[in-house]
Amino acid sequence: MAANFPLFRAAPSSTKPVRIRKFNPTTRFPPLYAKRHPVLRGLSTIACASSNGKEPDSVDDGVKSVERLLEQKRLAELSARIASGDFTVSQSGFPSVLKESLLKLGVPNAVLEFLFGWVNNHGDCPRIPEAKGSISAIRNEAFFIPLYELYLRYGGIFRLNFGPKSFLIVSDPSISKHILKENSKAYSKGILAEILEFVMGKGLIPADGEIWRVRRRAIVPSLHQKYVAAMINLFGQATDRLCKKLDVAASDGEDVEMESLFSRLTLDIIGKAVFNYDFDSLTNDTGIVEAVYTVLREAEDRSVAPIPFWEIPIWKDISPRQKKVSAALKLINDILDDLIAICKRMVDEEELQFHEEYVNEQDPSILHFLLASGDDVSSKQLRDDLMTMLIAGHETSAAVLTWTFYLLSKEPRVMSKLQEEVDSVLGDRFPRIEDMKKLKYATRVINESLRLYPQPPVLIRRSLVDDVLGKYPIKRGEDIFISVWNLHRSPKLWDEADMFKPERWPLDGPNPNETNQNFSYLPFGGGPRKCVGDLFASYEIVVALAMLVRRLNFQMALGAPPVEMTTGATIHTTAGLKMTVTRRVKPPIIPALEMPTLTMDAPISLSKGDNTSLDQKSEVSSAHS
Ligand code: HEM
Repeated sequence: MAANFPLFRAAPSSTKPVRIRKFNPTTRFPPLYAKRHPVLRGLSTIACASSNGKEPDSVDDGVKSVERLLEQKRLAELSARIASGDFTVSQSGFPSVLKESLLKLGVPNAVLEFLFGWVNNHGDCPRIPEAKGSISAIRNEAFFIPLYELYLRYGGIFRLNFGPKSFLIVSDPSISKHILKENSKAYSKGILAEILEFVMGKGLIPADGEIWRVRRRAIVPSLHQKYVAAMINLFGQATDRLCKKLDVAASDGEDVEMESLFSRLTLDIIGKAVFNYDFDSLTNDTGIVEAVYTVLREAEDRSVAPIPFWEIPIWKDISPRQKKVSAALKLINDILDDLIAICKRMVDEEELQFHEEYVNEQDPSILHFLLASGDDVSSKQLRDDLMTMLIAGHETSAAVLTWTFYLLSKEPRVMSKLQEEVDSVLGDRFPRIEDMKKLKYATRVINESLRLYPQPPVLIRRSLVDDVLGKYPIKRGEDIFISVWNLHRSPKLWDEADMFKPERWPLDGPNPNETNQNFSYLPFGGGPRKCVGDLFASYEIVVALAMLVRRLNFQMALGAPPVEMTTGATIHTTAGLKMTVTRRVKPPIIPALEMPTLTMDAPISLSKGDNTSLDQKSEVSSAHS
């Protein structure tokens, strides 16, 4: 069913058709997640089959056309389900009963449509379009996919009923702006806060009200310009470690699973950046690294679980999995407590005066800034905030890198242009802060990757008071999903919405964001709860992307499993991103010297047996000879 969606139907020439595949929990993050996945097991997801970096041949074409046919079939099935009212709530209530009775009595339908249309338009409460479904209808795929098809049918706001549960699905820029910005105080994080409580407590992402206000005011200043500039070195060093690892794979001719490597790269970065801890996960699988992934997986699984199994009273105590999660949390919390204590001692001993752009060069972490600023907060709250940033800044950046490399593997033209820019801006040195503005095309590649694969694909809110969304009044307590996926792929908002086209963002234009795109583009959210790490993450990804593509070529590995989507908090692949890496053979760098130009009058023969001749005056720079 998932593959029936039009966003994949009109796939770009370089993108193969999508397929539904069973989620294979044993192949994702192989060393760490070889355990069976109880919730996601059996989920089937959208597949974007890989090209293996080759030009299509006739076998590929055959496979493609079979896949296309299958996809058309699935599309037809889904459209039929929608048309047959599978997702449509039948109108009950007095007006529709009356209408049906009058119809049975022989009153012409046209007359009834006119009369009841008038009544509906003059009632005081327009009703939000409703779709209904059973959990089983979406259990088999990344949940944001069916929401896209329903959006095309029901529009920018509709209600989705699942048995007793009801959600408002918003895919309209102005309603999104109203919820996220104009009336943001009327909305909380709702279900998200409930799901993440076990790991983030009252950290910045789940917190609401006064706690959120106080913590946001404390944390935002820590990510100042000078801190982000200091981080560029850290991004460079961590990426260099990854490059070296990939060099070995390139020499040995071994394929690499890039999704897990990106996850490790961004874990190493965020550990140092937030609390000065070197996970060194690119090299080691230590207990702490495994503990972090255990907790992360649990958070993601809870966010897609149909029932809150973790709330069942004795479950926590007897379920081996829940025991493992508790042990992992304890290990991480103990380490965080130690790091907080060490950092407190450092701050007590240092002479440095605190100021707005304070950075301790030995330890430029956010934790150090917070403690030096005299942030008067309990250790538990501090731990919650650190944990929140660890999670918020880890999988998001890893997912962006994963999908960017996937998209680039489909578009060699974009890759060459990117490599050309990186060569000319960076040469062979490490990136510096001033390069960030010059790597314009790299930034556009990332802007476009974030449009096609927003992380997270939906934003979650709950109304705290009655409100009006568009023309529809809503009650307090409504659970709302703002589908960034739908906004970013809407054919009403974007030309060739499914195409990967970094050129849609002019190089000399402003960096696209929610404000200049009027809330049709929300890569980092919007309003007061916008991501605090947007600049950090953008630079982190630019540095990693630039250093990797400068050094290596990346192609989908031959025989790699198809790249398919599944979701937790971010969009993952189901079976990893398996790629072949090869060392780049760069064109020789030709020094741009001002040299005299030789003018030749006579035609010259280029080489023996070559009958081409320059029969007109030719200009040859002596630097080429
Ligand atoms: C490409 C990487 C990233 C993406 C795509 C991303 C995306 C987002 C989005 C969409 C939100 C808004 C959530 C909502 O409104 O419900 C958000 C919030 C947040 N992000 Fe990021 N993020 C990224 C990296 C980071 C990093 C590196 C950090 C930390 C250094 C971070 C820290 C946070 C925090 C603390 C919040 C909550 C802000 C609040 O509620 O006040 N993020 N992020």
